[in-house]
Order: sequence, then structure tokens, then C-alpha cells
Amino acid sequence: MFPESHTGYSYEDCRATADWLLAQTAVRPLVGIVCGSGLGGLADMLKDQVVFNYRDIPNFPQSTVRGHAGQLVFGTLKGRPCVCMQGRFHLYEGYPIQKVTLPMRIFKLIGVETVILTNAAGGLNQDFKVGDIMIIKDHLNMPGFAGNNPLMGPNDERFGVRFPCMSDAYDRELQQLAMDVGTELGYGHFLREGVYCVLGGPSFETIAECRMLHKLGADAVGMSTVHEVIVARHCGMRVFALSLITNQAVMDYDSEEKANHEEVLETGKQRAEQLERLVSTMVTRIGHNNYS
Ligand SMILES: O=P(O)(O)O[C@H]1O[C@H](CO)[C@@H](O)[C@H]1O
Ligand code: HPA
Repeated sequence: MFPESHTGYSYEDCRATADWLLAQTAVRPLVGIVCGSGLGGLADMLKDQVVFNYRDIPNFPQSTVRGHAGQLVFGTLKGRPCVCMQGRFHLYEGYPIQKVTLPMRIFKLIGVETVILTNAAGGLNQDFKVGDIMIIKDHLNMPGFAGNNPLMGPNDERFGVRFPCMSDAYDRELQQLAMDVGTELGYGHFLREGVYCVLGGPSFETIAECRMLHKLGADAVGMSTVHEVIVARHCGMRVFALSLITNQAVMDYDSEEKANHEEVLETGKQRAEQLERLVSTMVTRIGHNNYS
């Protein structure tokens, strides 16, 4: 079985965490950002910060992975109120999937309307290069195929419907906005779009697995994001997600390449500035309620 599966937090638990946060800060964020491995610098862009260590937030799990600081940062990005997770949770850390995705429900209950998720991923598409930024247009949910979906268990209609649609998971207007902003910033040569595949990790993929995932239609592979997207969409938030291609997935038995977390973090550092500019410019142009 999966760790403590079906023991999600109740609506009241989530409400208590959200109310606790709202009582400590006057910031009322409309945009929530999740920083991927090595991409925590995004949170440093926020002005007038109010910072919470995950260990101090009721019900919150702890970050255990290098490159995930474990702080929830409230502040403003070019005048727009935002909240930023400097560190996310992954299945391989041993958390039940409902705990991995808990922050999405907290985002919803504090008033977030749009979620921007980032991740580090291995490139399967042979046209991709290390350092490319892939706008996620769709996903393959491998743990979901095996029955590990964050919405397993009783459904609370106060969050969303029993059977949420996922064919529109990634907001098309926001994808277009990212393309437009990226092109304006001169990033067109490293901006791509594609399908992200999530696996449980923590072991990186074998060569045969990478070949299979590529044949199945995945352009990039990682160990996060999709679970958060499902929960964010279930409770009606608008979602944009991107992958930084931090390494090429190994597809060839003659290759000497070996996936490793150090390379992942290093590529994050090299692209951090552009990624931060892309996301912050997008945030200034996102409309709310009736979209832009
Ligand atoms: O998806 P994020 O959190 O960016 O992290 C990615 O980087 C780690 C592997 O280096 C894995 O956790 C993978 O999912
Ligand atoms: O190659 C990868 N595989 C899985 N997860 C990853 N996260 C960064 N790179 C990778």
C-alpha cells in the first residue's frame, strides 16, 4: 500500500491552517508559486516578505530534499500579492500523496486564484537541450495509473467534484502568455512546450524506461508537480506549470551520462535569473476573477 493512504486532511484541518496563516500576515495573495529543485530564488524576488518556516505552520510537512529550503514566503511581486513555496514535497520522501498536495488546498483557502508551478526535469524530447524551459501543456500521471492519485478517498464537495476533468488542466491563456512574455524577453530560442511525465522516484530512470516514456509521448520526466496540479484543478484554481530541463534523460546504451541531483541543482543556478524574470513578468500580467 501507499504510505498512510486515504488519510487526507479534512476541510476543517485545511481551514485551520489557512486561518492561522491569514492571522499572521496582511498579505492576501492571488497568485501562488511553487519552486522546483534549485529554483527557490523565485521566492527571493518577493518584496516586504513575511516568511514562515514549514516547521512552524500547523499540519505542514517538512522539506527533506536539498534545493528545497522549506519556507512559505508571502510578499509582493511588482506590487502583486503572492505566496511562494520555497520547497515542495515529493512522494519519495515518504509522505502520503494527500500530504504532498496539502499546500494547494491551503492556497485555495487563503484566496489564491492562480498557481504557477515550476520543476526541474530530465529531457526526453531529443530536440530539447539542457537549460531549455518547457511550458507544460499536458501530463502523464504514472503513479495515478497505479492507483496513487491525491483525490483517492472520500470526496469533500467543498473542495471540488468527485470526478474532475483534467483535459483542461493547464490553462491555455497562461501558456500563450508565457510564450508571449518569453519571446519579448528574447528567450524564444530556449522556450519549448511539451508533456511532463511524473514518476514516484527517487531512483532516476533506466534507459529502457526513458525510451518507453518517450514513445508514450512524454517530453520531460520528473517526480513532482502533477499531484499538485490535480488538487489545484479539483478546487478550481487556474494552473500554469513549467519545467527547467536540467539534464538529458539517458536514452542510449553507449552514453556515459548519468543523471544526478548535483547537475539538476547546477542547471537551476545557471537559468535562475531568466526563469525568475519570466515568472515575475507573467505575474504582473495575470488578470483575476474574469481572467485577463
Ligand atoms: O520536481 P522538483 O521538485 O523540481 O525536483 C526534481 O529534482 C529532483 C531530482 O533531482 C526530483 O525531486 C525531481 O522531481
Ligand atoms: O532526469 C530526471 N528524472 C526524474 N526527475 C528529474 N528531475 C530532474 N531531472 C530528472
